[in-house]
Amino acid sequence: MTLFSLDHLSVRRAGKSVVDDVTLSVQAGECVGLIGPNGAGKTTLMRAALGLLPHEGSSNLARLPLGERARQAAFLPQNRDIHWPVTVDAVVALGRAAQGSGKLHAEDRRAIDRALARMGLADYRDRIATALSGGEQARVLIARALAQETPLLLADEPVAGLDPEAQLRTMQVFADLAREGRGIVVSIHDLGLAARFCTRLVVLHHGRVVLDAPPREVLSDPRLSEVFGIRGFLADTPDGPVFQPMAVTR
Ligand SMILES: Nc1ncnc2c1ncn2[C@@H]1O[C@H](COP(=O)(O)OP(=O)(O)OP(=O)(O)O)[C@@H](O)[C@H]1O
Repeated sequence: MTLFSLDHLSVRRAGKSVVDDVTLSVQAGECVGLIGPNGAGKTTLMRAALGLLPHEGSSNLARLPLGERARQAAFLPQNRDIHWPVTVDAVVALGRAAQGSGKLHAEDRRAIDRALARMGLADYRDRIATALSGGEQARVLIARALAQETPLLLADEPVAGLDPEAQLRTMQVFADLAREGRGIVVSIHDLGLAARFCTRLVVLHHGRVVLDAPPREVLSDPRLSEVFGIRGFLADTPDGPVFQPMAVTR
C-alpha cells in the first residue's frame, strides 16, 4: 500500500530551485532514509510534502484536509526545542490532540504509554520537559510523534544530538514500526545508521534524487563519493551492513 507519493515535486526558495522535480513513493513496511549533504533539500522536501511550503507538482499528503493529514502522517521537525514547562507525559499527550476531540480516552492513554515505553521514557513521564537535557527533550518529541500512531512518520534528523544508545534505540523503533506495516521517511546524516536500519536510501543532491535503492547498493555506488565528497568503508557484519566515512575526496 502506498502511504506517501510525490509527483514531480519542485520547490523554489528566494528564486532558487531547492527541490527539483522529485517523484518518489513510500510503501507500507518501508523505512526510507533520506540522505544528502547539507543544503541538499531534505527538510524542504519534507515540509513541502506536508503542505507546509508552496510547491509545484503534487504530494498525496499536501492534498489532504488538515485533520486527515494529521491522522495520516506524523512529522518530527528538525527544531526540537520544548518551550513549555509541563510534564513529559503532557508533551507526549499532545501527539494525541490531532487524533480526537482533545479529551484523552483510554486508547489515547495506551498510545501515550506505548510511545513512552518505545523511547525508554516511562520513568521520565512526571519530569518537567524543559528541565531535561537536549537529548532527552529530543527523545520526548520523538515519543510525541510516535503517540500519533499514524500510518506514516516523517522524521527530520531525529538522531542528531542523541547519545549512541538513544540513536540505536530510535532507529530500531523506526525499523520495528516499518516491520509492523507503517511507513517511515527519516532524514539522516549518519550513513552507518542509515545502512543498518533503513530498507531503502534516497540520495538528494542539489534538490534532485540521484540514487534510490537498498542501502548496500547506494553506499557502494561510485556516485556517492561525488555527492558527499567522501570515500567510505562498507562491510557486512552479523548485525547488518556497516558504513564508515573514511576520507574526504575533494
Ligand atoms: N527560507 C529560505 N529562503 C531561502 N533559501 C532557503 C530557505 N530555506 C532553505 N533554503 C535553502 O534551500 C536549500 C535546502 O535547504 P534544506 O534545509 O532543505 O536542506 P537540508 O538538506 O535539509 O540541509 P541540512 O542537512 O543542512 O539540514 C539550502 O540551500 C538552503 O540555503
